[in-house]
Amino acid sequence: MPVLKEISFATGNANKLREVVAILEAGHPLPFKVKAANLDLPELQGEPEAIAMEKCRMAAQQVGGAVMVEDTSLCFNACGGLPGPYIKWFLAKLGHDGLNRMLVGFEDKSAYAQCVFAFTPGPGVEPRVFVGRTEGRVVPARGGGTFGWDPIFQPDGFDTTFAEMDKQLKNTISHRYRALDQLRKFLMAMPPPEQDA
Ligand SMILES: O=c1nc[nH]c2c1ncn2[C@H]1C[C@H](O)[C@@H](COP(=O)(O)OP(=O)(O)OP(=O)(O)O)O1
Ligand SMILES: [Mg+2]
Repeated sequence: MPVLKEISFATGNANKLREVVAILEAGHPLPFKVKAANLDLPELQGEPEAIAMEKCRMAAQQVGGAVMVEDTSLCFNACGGLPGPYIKWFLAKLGHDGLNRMLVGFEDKSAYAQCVFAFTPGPGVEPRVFVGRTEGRVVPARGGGTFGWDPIFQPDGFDTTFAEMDKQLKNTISHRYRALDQLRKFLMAMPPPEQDA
């Protein structure tokens, strides 16, 4: 089996890619070269870990090599974790204001952002998953609306939303950073790539 040299990060979301690159460049590199693969992967349903694994299998088939993918959820505690992995559609249909209105009938505005990375060294190999979470709460939108639900998520311990926060700071406390950190630890334990002759 060829030794792993490169991993494709398969996503259709430019903001995710930007954050992953920034996290890796901020001194948290993966032990392998990461290459972007802009794939339009289907929005699967089910439990977040299962979604990430299936997404990873499909991406590996398309890329024909080692891939990592991630799937992001925003989970409202008052709603039993929903919208969860369906946040993409809830955000598209309801917007920031509608997401806040979902919680009007509940005292509890707490929520968590969850990112599940899945990695496989190639098609046919069972993906491994790595979960990162950041706890916080849903607030009326504040800050530039550059990335998804960032303006309505305020992480615990901060008085700014993700959108108001310095990007570098978000990348040290985010669900994405925490999941990627788990993946890094796993990859670090894999054999290093062979030197080119
Ligand atoms: O840190 C984040 N801050 C704010 N919003 C975010 C974040 N991370 C994902 N999001 C949004 C994008 C999408 O509306 C939904 C996740 O859906 P999700 O399927 O994982 O993303 P996607 O379809 O845009 O890209 P991909 O091609 O990697 O599946 O939450
Ligand atoms: Mg998606």
